[in-house]
Amino acid sequence: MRNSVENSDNLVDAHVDREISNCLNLQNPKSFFLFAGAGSGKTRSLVTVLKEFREKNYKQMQYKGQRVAIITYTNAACEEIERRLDFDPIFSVSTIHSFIWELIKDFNKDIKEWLYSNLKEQIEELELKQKKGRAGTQAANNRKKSIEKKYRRLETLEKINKFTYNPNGDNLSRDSLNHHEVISIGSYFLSFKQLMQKILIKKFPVLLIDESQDTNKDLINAFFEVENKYNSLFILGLFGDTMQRIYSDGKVDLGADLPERWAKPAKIMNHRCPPRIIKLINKIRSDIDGQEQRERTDKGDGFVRMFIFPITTTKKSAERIVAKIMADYTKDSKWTSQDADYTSLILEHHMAANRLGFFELFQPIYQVEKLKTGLLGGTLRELNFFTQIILPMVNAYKSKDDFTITSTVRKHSPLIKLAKDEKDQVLQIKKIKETVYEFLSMWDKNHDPLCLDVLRCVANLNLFEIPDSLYPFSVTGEESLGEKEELTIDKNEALMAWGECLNAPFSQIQKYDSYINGKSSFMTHQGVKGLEFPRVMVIIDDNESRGFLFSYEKLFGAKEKTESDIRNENEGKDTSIDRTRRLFYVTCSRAEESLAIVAYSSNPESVRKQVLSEGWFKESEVEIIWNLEINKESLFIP
Ligand SMILES: Nc1ncnc2c1ncn2[C@@H]1O[C@H](COP(=O)(O)OP(=O)(O)OP(=O)(O)O)[C@@H](O)[C@H]1O
Repeated sequence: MRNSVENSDNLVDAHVDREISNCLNLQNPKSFFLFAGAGSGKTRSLVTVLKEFREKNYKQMQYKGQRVAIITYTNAACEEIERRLDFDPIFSVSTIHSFIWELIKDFNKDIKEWLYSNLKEQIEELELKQKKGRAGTQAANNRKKSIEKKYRRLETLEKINKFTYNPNGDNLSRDSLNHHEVISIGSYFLSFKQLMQKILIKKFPVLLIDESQDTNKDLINAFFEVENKYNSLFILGLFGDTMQRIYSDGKVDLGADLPERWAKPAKIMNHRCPPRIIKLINKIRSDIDGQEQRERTDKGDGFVRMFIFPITTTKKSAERIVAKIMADYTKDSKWTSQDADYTSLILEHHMAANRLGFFELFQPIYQVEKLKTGLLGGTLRELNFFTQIILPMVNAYKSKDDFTITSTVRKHSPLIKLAKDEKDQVLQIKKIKETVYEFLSMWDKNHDPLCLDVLRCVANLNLFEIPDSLYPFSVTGEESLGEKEELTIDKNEALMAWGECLNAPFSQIQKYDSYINGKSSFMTHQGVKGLEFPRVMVIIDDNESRGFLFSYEKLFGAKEKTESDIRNENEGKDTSIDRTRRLFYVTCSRAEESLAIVAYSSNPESVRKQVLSEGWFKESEVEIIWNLEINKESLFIP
């Protein structure tokens, strides 16, 4: 009997899926807003109700050539939802940037008009500031450069007939739009162009947005406007959690003034986390909206521990010690065995680069704003030259996989093409093979050449085409100086960064590749939303994070609030402490079994006092580790 009561308790939110399914009725459409805490099954509901919708409406949608649009935050989340919806083409699953680009991309004339007036407006604003501001300052110089750049863009606009855009890249060409522009243009078209509104609702009578708390506010407002106008033909469904708003352009208080006609189902259960972790995240949330989640009846208690270190601690060793303590505490060897399986959440990508050992390769490029997206998305041609051509060959060479070497050369090498035109092809192929193995011998005897040497060797042997930006480094002597000078005259920061990055050892290419393809055990606090892992180590280190948007030291009471924090607080505005608290909620709520928080602080004692007084942890769960050596000995850690 008890079991059935318990099991039925786990179904306490089942009514929500039914409520949403009722909304997804093309004859009687109703928009809805499902906001609920972490792990409450929002994404699961999204998939469940869509499967039911497909059963009922497949024929009608197919007949009219219509699709359901689902927008979510990352490419990884898109793939997961697509997979769970059986890759059915009736569903169009995309990130917000791809979705908007698909909608606007054929409206070149309108895009050009928008850019004209937007650029002119920006120039006017900057010129006004320039007049008012002091001359000769850094800000004035920057404004001057920015004005010149915008004028240049205005001039080139005339010649562009077709705009381009890559949602996953850096969009550096003249005719390309940047990420911000795509969203702004989309919001504007949807708000003011009736044709765009009609195209949207005709193509997609249902639009569902996951993680909508972080969707750009102008765009959300535009969708609200369309919904308001066409609510008898169009369903807008929002899934999200205000406590998980971690990007600054999301709409604050999303859902506060929804029309009466919207459905607003609520969920109270957390299906992901065990009771101890739910208790922690309920506490973290209590000051914000007091929403409390209930636990499933069939979960073990779960584990939470916090470890505080002085900032001077050697981090790699500290984290190894923590993993060992967690393994003992939880009796779970996956925290520390050979095939350890826990996920470390770091604040900034370079923290992963540091820990995983690809810092020299990564850091110079990460500094260049226009290369950042490509670096993190794995779309930079220069790095792909190494990751997609050289690295597979080197790995194949090490594992004596001749087939992969041959097929890579066949696919990418200009030598093959040249050989085809030669009379004695057999001889030519033999020569190519010798060249390839001469190149690969760079890795003999466990040698780890610099990327620069690899590049030069490829160029010398004419083995593969060298990406344009790397060309000046691929040649030596006078030729390279001439080329470099030409390109660096206007302080080409990208080129300088490539020069620095090429000085990294080639082994860093493999490490970088694993990280950006999600094959390492490191993820960022922000990149982890929507995901879950059995064992989670949240690493907190404001010093290494460099950003000013978040401050764990303030959240944990190790640093005083600034005047502007206090002013914002008094005015009811979002402060860095609020933002950090939400980020902390997101990271802690990813854990399915056990959670370790590792904080490096300038004031460990204050942190301990604060987290205890907040009631987040019990005394026995918080530990300050002042000296790694003592712990190393007691834990037999080398
Ligand atoms: N009704 C349910 N019964 C059993 N398991 C569930 C149920 N709903 C969700 N889950 C499981 O709980 C976990 C969290 O679900 P999901 O990712 O959909 O939550 P979410 O609300 O989108 O989370 P978050 O906002 O934290 O990203 C998943 O492993 C999911 O399979």
